[in-house]
Amino acid sequence: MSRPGLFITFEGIDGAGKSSHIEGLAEAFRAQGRTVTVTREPGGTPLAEKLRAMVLNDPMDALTESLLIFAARRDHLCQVIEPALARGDVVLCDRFTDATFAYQGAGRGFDLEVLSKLELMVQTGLAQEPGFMRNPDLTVWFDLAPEIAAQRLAGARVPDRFEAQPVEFFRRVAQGYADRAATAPQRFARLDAALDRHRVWQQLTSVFVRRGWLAIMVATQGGGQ
Ligand SMILES: Nc1ncnc2c1ncn2[C@@H]1O[C@H](COP(=O)(O)OP(=O)(O)OP(=O)(O)O)[C@@H](O)[C@H]1O
Ligand SMILES: Cc1cn([C@H]2C[C@H](O)[C@@H](COP(=O)(O)O)O2)c(=O)[nH]c1=O
Repeated sequence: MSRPGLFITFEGIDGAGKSSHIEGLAEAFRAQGRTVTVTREPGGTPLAEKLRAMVLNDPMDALTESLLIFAARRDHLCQVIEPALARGDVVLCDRFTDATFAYQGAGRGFDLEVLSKLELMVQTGLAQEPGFMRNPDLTVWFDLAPEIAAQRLAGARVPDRFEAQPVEFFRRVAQGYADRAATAPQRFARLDAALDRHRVWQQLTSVFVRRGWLAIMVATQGGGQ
């Protein structure tokens, strides 16, 4: 019997620890017989990856940034996410629209009403029922103080346009995530991302076990700090 697709997104400020766990979670789902599509935003298709390179590297204003991100999202939804969900895959997506509200909205101060209109336009007209708006089934929010994230990222890689922002920008982004989570508390699962990797992994897997999406607590991931 085929199982319905699951759309799971991962959010948090830069350096919160999302990427450290997504592949482990994909393996846990595969071990239980699921087909998994691992993807990311901005990106996930050849066109969206080109837009990602622009957004992360080229100077632009907040409207241009938002339009490019939503254009990339539309292509990603049409080419990757919707087909994968229609096949019954588990889709694990590193960031989605909550990031736009947190970074462009709260971080850059861009108009939230405009973002809501773009969200509606880009995330409808994709699936069978008219008016259906694609949203994640679950959003895992890695909540971490910006000061700790900055310490973790210090010297780790060449910063892009976002990673180069000051800590005050990330305070606003973190607040943006908190505001967004408050509007959809059933969809969001908050993790305390300040804990060591093993404890973050335990919190993460228990979210999926509680929902009945993973059958057992899966063994350890990563090797601590
Ligand atoms: N629980 C943890 N404790 C300490 N360090 C961690 C923890 N989780 C991840 N790290 C380290 O912090 C850095 C950022 O982690 P990671 O790349 O997973 O974050 P991210 O949320 O995916 O960031 P970004 O969105 O900017 O790519 C990495 O160097 C990683 O090894
Ligand atoms: C989806 C999305 C992303 N961003 C920003 C957030 C990050 O700084 C980068 C992506 O880098 P990552 O290492 O892959 O996390 O893009 C954004 O500003 N708005 C968005 O909608």
